Amino acid sequence: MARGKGHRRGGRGGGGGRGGDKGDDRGKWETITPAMMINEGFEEFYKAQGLLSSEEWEAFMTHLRTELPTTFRVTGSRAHAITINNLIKDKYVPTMQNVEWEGKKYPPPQQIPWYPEGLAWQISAPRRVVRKTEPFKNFQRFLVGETEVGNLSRQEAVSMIPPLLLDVEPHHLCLDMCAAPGSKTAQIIEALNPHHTESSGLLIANDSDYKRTHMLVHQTGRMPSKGLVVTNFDASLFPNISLGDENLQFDRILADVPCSGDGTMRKNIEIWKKWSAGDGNGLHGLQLRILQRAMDMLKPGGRLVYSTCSFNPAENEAVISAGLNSRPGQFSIVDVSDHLPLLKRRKGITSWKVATQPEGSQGPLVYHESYAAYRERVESGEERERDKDPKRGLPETIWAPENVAELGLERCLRLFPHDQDTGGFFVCVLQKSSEAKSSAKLSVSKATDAEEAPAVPVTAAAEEEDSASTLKRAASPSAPDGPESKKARQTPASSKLAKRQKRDLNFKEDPFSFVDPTNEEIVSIQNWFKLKESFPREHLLVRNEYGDPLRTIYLANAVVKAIIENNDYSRLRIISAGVKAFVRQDSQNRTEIGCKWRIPGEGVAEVLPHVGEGVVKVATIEDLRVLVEHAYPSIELFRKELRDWLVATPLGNILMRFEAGEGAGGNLPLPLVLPTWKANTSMSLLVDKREKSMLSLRTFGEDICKPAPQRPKPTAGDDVKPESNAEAGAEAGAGTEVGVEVDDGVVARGEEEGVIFGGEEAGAEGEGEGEEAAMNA
Ligand SMILES: C[S@@+](CC[C@H](N)C(=O)[O-])C[C@H]1O[C@@H](n2cnc3c(N)ncnc32)[C@H](O)[C@@H]1O
Repeated sequence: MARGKGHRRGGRGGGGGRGGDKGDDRGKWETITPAMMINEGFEEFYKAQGLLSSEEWEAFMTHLRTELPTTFRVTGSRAHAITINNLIKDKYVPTMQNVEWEGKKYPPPQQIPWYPEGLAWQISAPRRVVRKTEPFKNFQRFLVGETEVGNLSRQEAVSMIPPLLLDVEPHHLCLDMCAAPGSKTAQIIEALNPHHTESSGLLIANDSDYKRTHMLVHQTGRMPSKGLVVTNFDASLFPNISLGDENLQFDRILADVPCSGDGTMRKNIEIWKKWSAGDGNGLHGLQLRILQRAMDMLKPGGRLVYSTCSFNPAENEAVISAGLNSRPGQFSIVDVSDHLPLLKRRKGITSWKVATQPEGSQGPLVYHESYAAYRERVESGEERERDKDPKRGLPETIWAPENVAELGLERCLRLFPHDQDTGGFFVCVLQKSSEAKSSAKLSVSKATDAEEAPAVPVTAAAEEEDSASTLKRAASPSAPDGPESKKARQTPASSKLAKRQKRDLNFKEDPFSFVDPTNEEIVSIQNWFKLKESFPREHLLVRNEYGDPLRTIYLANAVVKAIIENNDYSRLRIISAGVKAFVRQDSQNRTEIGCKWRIPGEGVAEVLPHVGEGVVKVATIEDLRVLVEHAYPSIELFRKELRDWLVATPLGNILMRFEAGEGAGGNLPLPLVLPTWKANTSMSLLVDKREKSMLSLRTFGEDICKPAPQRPKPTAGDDVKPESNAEAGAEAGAGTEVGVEVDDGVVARGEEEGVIFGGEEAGAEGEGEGEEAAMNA
């Protein structure tokens, strides 16, 4: 476990960089010398495995010693992704046709041929060329901006494969066992909800590293879903989840396990220095336990994808063999040779060598023909002393089993760097027989219990609203002493279960409870947005025990609701659930506000289908231009028709729909729905600064956003105070950086019948200021 979690290689264990993670060494490429990319043990070990012919060996090593091309994916709902993709194809690629640097020509970015719909790209020009040449530099600015707002995701090409082979359908119940930082999680969410319409499916994104679960929350905020739950568990001990009468079983599970990461040497240069044969051996046990746990939680007929970015058979075929043999007759390896036909892949192997380096990573490799031969050496003192304890030495499952030829290992996928200029990867798709016995009927008391799990580091206190909620409750209109709260207090989701399930007292996140739909705050939301009968008002969730809508209200789908109601949140170590649907925007004192709640950008797609007639104000591209150009545009600046309407409209959150078309020097390829805030004399976009700039670039071809006017410091007696971290308006989010580990500064995008939704939640900086200014304006 220890190595799996905090593995220091910069590979796939923990904080290291790969597959869209940001901790890679590529920025340092210019300072890397050939001498830094030598590891004799590595070469000897992999030559001995016979993975490649001697003719290919040089090409393999040369690629490993060459900077990895930058690759990225266009994310989000399909129609929106296609719009962004066309922008890359039609606007940027033509400008990069003949780029030359130091006498050498470099090709423009190219679509990765095997990726569906051409939505993934590769930039082969090295980073220094990108930095130094104007056309690439310009494109790089676009990439950085669109990545920040969540329209693009930098991800290693081979890392995009596992979710594609998982074959997710919108109704599936899915588990991503080792999910952080979340690049594959985002792909699964997209597959669950390709058009951002109703999704009944579920994705539990789990990681054992507490801090990294917060990265996950941030990443997934860019692709919000009411069917998403983030948990913090050792995947090998992932608990059974009760749905009341039966335990949850998954249709799809991704086990993208912690590994030695030697397939990422092209970007994690450190691995060259530290690689040892022991790395893979040391991870085999944890990888196998994670796989076995996945096997047991999968529905009969379900599909499971196991992946690593390691070449090492100890982490790959050996784990698969041991998993299959531990559940005889229940699983088979799926032949996916007809999927992604343009992807060059090699077959899995059926014989491999097991080696140790008893004298450390620089010492000679020792090969062991069999487990028995290895144990003999251990007993004679020639291996590590600690291996004498069979529990600490190598497990027998690292060696190929006797029935290796019958397991279908050749149906595994091995990806090599020299085949299509990528990193190295291993993928195996497993299918559970529909005749396999189901374990869904297990009772909760028999479930793998939280107490059995090894301690998971809990380093940060709860971040969400309730650190402040105890104080606020006293002033809240639905404080626990009111009749409403009493009712809620009697039935919080967690206390109903307290008797049956033990709480994990080490878990410091806030509890969940569902809000009584007759709560006056919910009624006010319902009235303002004219929510239709179809709106699932029973699925509104808050992060306190009392069902009090204090600052943020989340929306969950039916299966997420069932999970929360039937399991103690601390036992499942739930970090987040559902999507932010409403955020309190007001000061208690502002009586003229029509509704104190607004829909944050990430909630727009989920709430929009349920808002009543007249709630969405149809506007034009001219109106959009005014909103983009000015931070708090005066109502006077808008067209007469809109101006008159605004004057007659109370203060509050207004959803604006801008129709597709050309005008005002811009072009909107798809209709766009954005949240705005109507103040006394102005109306502003509730969109992060960065997102606004990117929207401006996309729509008007340039950044027309003017800086916000300096606001005088509030003086005593001002009636508007920022209420919370999560609430802010146009200015909030300034300075948000790619990949910052905050649950803020995220953007939501969606599409329903070709509509794009956009908007922005507050950023980490300047919180509350924009809102306050907007409200005062
Ligand atoms: C290879 S990375 C996952 C990358 C991720 N799937 C993605 O595509 O962005 C492995 C992850 O496993 C996590 N991890 C390590 N040991 C684990 C365990 N026992 N249970 C669950 N997660 C674990 C690490 O914190 C790390 O985030």
